[in-house]
Amino acid sequence: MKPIKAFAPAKVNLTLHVTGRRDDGYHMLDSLVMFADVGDRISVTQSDVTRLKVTGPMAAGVPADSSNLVVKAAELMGISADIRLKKFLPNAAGIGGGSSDAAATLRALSLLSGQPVPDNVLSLGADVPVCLAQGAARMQGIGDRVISVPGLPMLHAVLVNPMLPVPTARIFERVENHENPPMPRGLPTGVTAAELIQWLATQRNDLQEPAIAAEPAIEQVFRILEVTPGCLLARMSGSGATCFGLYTGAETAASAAGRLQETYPGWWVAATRLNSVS
Ligand SMILES: C[C@@](CO)(OP(=O)(O)O)[C@H](O)COP(=O)(O)OP(=O)(O)OC[C@H]1O[C@@H](n2ccc(N)nc2=O)[C@H](O)[C@@H]1O
Ligand SMILES: Nc1ncnc2c1ncn2[C@@H]1O[C@H](COP(=O)(O)OP(=O)(O)O)[C@@H](O)[C@H]1O
Repeated sequence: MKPIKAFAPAKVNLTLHVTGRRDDGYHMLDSLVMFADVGDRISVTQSDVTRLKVTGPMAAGVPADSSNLVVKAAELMGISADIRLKKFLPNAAGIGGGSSDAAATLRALSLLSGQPVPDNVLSLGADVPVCLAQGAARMQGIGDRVISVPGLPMLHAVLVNPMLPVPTARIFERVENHENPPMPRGLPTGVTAAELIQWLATQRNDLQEPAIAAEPAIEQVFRILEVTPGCLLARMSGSGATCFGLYTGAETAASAAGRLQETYPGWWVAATRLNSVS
């Protein structure tokens, strides 16, 4: 039988406002999310038992057992499958690699079986609902409320990770101020890329400060990125350590990525487009 293939793009939190904390410890968020054109690749084939093979340049450190979110996604759908996962995204990096893999697996298994994607995907992780949406979206609640944001321009970005895995829970634990303002009710749609970036500069990632306190190397990445020619805004994505730079165009982004990779060969660097639709 022919395998069903799916792409699992990197998720980028252009903003990430922490607006509260629930009694169970989970944080309330307000985040504008877009997806990159770099990501992991999944393929699934029907099988009597679930098997997983993880390959690719970023496979090191990714579990290949039942703790992998792609296996959990198959379990959630009650389907056994032979799953191949090719990792191109660094893991524990704030760009939702595992969540995006899970969402891609759910989509692929739905195509394979004809079964709909289940409603309760939040049990796989707070980032899975937004990764299922895949287009530009506003994510609220603990990640369970996803509102599609049409009309955003495509953005040229560079993603940089110093190959320092950062466990998400560790960063949320360090947040001192839980009651921060959300983004404005209306987001700027129908604007140019430069106008969107200007607006983004007035917003925040409330996890950036606690992440830098936990891993000071993140500040170094951020400072290096923000002074590259053509960079209009630099910020951390998710709980880190990946930082993104937004650029004036494809050429400045590609040139910054090339220079950074040359200067820091141990870092993961990717020039990419953030797309408003999948
Ligand atoms: C911070 C974000 C922003 O998009 O991204 P990443 O940095 O993981 O990419 C997400 O909210 C992460 O989503 P995800 O990585 O799926 O989180 P989960 O596995 O559900 O939770 C990991 C841990 O993070 C904390 N957590 C997560 C989400 C949330 N709204 N509040 C929290 O406090 C909890 O301590 C939880 O045990
Ligand atoms: N398919 C997967 N890819 C990467 N990590 C995974 C996967 N499934 C489970 N994990 C586990 O999830 C943790 C968080 O990984 P990831 O989703 O890449 O990071 P983040 O939540 O920071 O975006 C990893 O440390 C790893 O142990």
